[in-house]
Amino acid sequence: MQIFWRFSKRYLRPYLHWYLAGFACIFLTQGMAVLIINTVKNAIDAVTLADADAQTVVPYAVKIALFAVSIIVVRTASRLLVFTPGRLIEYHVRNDYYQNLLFLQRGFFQRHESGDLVSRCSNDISFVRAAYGFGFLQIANVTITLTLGIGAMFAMDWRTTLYLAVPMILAFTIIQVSINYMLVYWRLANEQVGGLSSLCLSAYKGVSAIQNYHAEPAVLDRFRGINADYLHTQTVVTRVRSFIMPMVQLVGNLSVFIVLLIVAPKVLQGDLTLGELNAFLGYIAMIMPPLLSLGWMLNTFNRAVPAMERLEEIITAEPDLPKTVAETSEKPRGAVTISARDLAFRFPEDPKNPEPFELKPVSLEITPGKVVGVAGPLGSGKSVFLETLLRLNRLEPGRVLLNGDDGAVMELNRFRAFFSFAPQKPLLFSTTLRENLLVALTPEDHDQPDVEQRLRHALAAACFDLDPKVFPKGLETEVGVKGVMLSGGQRQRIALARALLKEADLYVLDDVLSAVDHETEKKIIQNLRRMEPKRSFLIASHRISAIQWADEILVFEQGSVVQRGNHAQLIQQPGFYQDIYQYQAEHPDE
Ligand SMILES: Nc1ncnc2c1ncn2[C@@H]1O[C@H](COP(=O)(O)OP(=O)(O)OP(=O)(O)O)[C@@H](O)[C@H]1O
Repeated sequence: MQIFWRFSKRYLRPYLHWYLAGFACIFLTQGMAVLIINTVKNAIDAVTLADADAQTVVPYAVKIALFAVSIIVVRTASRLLVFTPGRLIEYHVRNDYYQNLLFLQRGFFQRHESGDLVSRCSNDISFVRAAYGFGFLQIANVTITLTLGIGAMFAMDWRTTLYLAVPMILAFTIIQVSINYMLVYWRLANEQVGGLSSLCLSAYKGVSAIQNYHAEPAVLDRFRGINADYLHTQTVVTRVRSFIMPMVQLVGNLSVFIVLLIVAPKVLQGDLTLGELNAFLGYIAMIMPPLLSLGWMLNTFNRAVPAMERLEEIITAEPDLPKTVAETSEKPRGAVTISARDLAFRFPEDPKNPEPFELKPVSLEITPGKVVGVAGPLGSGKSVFLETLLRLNRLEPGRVLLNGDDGAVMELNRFRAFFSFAPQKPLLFSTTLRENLLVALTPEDHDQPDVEQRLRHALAAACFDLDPKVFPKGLETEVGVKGVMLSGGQRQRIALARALLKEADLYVLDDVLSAVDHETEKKIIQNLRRMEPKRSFLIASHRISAIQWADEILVFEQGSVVQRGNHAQLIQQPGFYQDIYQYQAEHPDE
């Protein structure tokens, strides 16, 4: 329950006055419902008197009509006043959830399935909204209605009211037991839906692998298995639900039966009036629905509590490093020297990976305009080195200095403003070419008159030809889901153009030319060298041609720098660089 208080303290507090006003309206609504029952009672008692005529009931009828119309107003107001903050809380929770996700480091996403993160943002948030909207409305409704209804019955005849407690407790018990039973199946159903979603997601991501290996029957079998289990679970839930409603109706009728059995003789004896008998029936009709909804209401909170725990885990997850919530990122200060001092990193150990990869200490000085190349065999740690320098992995204090300032303790936005990164596997958004490029610019830059020219320059530097025959819509061309409508080389060049578009002190390019042909690669390298003002680059590549122009080249093997120097020096030294250079010189087309 502590989670409920923490959540409420954070999100409900600003709306407390909405809820109080809403509860007041519920009080008025149920108060008027009691008054209507009371008026009907008085009307019946009045018409049973000897001097009654057709006019006797008119003032009562007018009174009832006035109450009925007023109830429309206050009931509507009560729902608006309680449901609206429920929606507003949902809005804030979703924003906080998404904002924190954007600041979390890679390790976090490796620990959480994407399907699970999506389900928290949709399913779990809707449970929280239900608790703060419907749940709170019901708490107030049940409490007020039961207090007023039972109180009024008690005032009329406390003994009969005590008899009525029997069916009421019976109704509540039936519902509670059924809900507890269903809760097990609801949880199971949630897990099964999660399993089905994960299978759908993996089929979506890996449909070509499934088709290549003719794995459809096996995948289909698994899906059908879980789907059949889900059907069974839902069938049980449906059966229990179908049983509850008639049972509850029976209990309602039992209450009427008890009233008639006990109150009718009292009417005959003159201890109670006919109006009072009718009022009893009215109060039963009034309190039965909220009483029966008590179980559902408790269930709303039962479902919201674990949902809150799952949401809180993300909302309060600390990034590996201090995060920033600055609205705009600071511009780099220009002429920045970026130094790595014994930069090292080790992936966290876990049972599946007891000996994780380790990047051994690397030191490097990148002065303005310097070009650094990174070479090494597959899996030697080139990307891990770049990503650690970029603080995508945990960065220890004092390991990356920006003009002497410690990058590890700097606000993340400010730190990231020094760098522009084109990763090995570029991600394109499922939108237009223009939107994909504009991501690299600040919102203020989007409205500058030279924005079009900047986009075209970046595309030209990356040798991306916006040929109207291929792209009749130019920059407005939709690239499809994650850029699927572009070739691998085109995707890489869009990602490169995007990286070049950003104003940064160091451009970090991780094997971004692997899918372009040699001629294009040569042109791109020439473009990079000619860029004005002169830029600093850190380029990892399997191709010597992409890094041989660098001022300094680091050669990695098994996480360590085993050779360093410029191209002329390295081709003289026996080792990986010389071998790969000779191989690529002999096989220029590979
Ligand atoms: N998220 C991760 N968790 C654990 N280990 C990882 C993770 N990412 C990479 N590694 C390990 O780090 C090693 C180095 O990977 P890295 O991507 O840096 O190699 P690389 O030199 O860039 O290779 P390539 O040339 O194939 O891109 C890999 O062999 C892998 O075992």
